[in-house]
Amino acid sequence: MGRSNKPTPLSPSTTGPQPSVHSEQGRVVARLPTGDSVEILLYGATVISWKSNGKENLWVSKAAKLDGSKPVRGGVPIVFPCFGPPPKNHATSSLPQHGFARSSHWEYLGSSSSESGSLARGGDDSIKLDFGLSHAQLSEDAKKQWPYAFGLVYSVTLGGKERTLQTMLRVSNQGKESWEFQMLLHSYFGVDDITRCQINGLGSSTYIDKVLDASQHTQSTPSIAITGEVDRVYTSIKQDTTSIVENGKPRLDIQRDRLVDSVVWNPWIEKAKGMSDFEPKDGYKNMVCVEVGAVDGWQRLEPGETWEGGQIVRSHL
Ligand SMILES: O=P(O)(O)OC[C@H]1O[C@@H](O)[C@H](O)[C@@H](O)[C@@H]1O
Repeated sequence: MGRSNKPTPLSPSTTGPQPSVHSEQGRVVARLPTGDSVEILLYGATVISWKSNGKENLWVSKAAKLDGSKPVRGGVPIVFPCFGPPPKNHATSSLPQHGFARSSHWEYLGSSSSESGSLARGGDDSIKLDFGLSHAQLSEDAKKQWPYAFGLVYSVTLGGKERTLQTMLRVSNQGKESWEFQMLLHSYFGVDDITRCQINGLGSSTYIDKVLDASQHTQSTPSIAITGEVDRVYTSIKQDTTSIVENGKPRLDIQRDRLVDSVVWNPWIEKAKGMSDFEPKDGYKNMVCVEVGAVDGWQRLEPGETWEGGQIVRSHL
């Protein structure tokens, strides 16, 4: 006997063109009726393109490896379960810099789209893509280096009305012992000219300056100009949004969701020269990394516990 309260299948909206999703050759591409799009590589679940209004918001090196042989130099690589070189005498100490998430093959779990109707009628079409990674999917090396039962679900939502990209990471402990992790969404944002940009929203925060022997400082000015190599880890930030402003106009607003740390990174001339996958060599002029995360100390998860954090980025392109 059929259930009388059986849910009816979601019917496609009759208001016009619908968001589309296309998945092939290790990539998933989603497109909204506005033309805005997002492209994710299953390798690392790395967002490698996010277009608003026909223009690219992210920076990807021309020499980036997209064949799974190396983490992608650009886009939004996921840093997990350790940030930077792991400390000695920690459970992550055998892992490579920034952990294994950015160099693992993730599974595409599917998509869901909003039901709020077309943009023309005031709705906000959006499409969410989910990706998963668990211990069983890791390489044999990574399994040995970090032998914990974990589950990651990474949700990438492309929003039409506000021209947003939301990227959220859910971490769960599926094992019988507790473990610790750090995470960071290592976004490389594209700009026309870094010398005309300011980074706002970090005023009064304390940061570790990796360029100055990891010394601690307080951000005394409300805006940061990038005029040389920058590698700073801002912690316990009070403002929830960091903005990239170019030529005095807002370009991107990066809103943290349940995260209070952010790294600001630009390798500038010498460091860019030293990276074989960084091209063109003067590409540092066209990018800045603003990376939201939980990297100050460690997040501990007990068996059965789940943690979530991420960002909503709004493009003004
Ligand atoms: O070259 P990788 O491993 O992708 O790291 C790039 C940069 O990532 C940043 O998050 C770090 O703060 C930098 O110190 C590091 O150089």
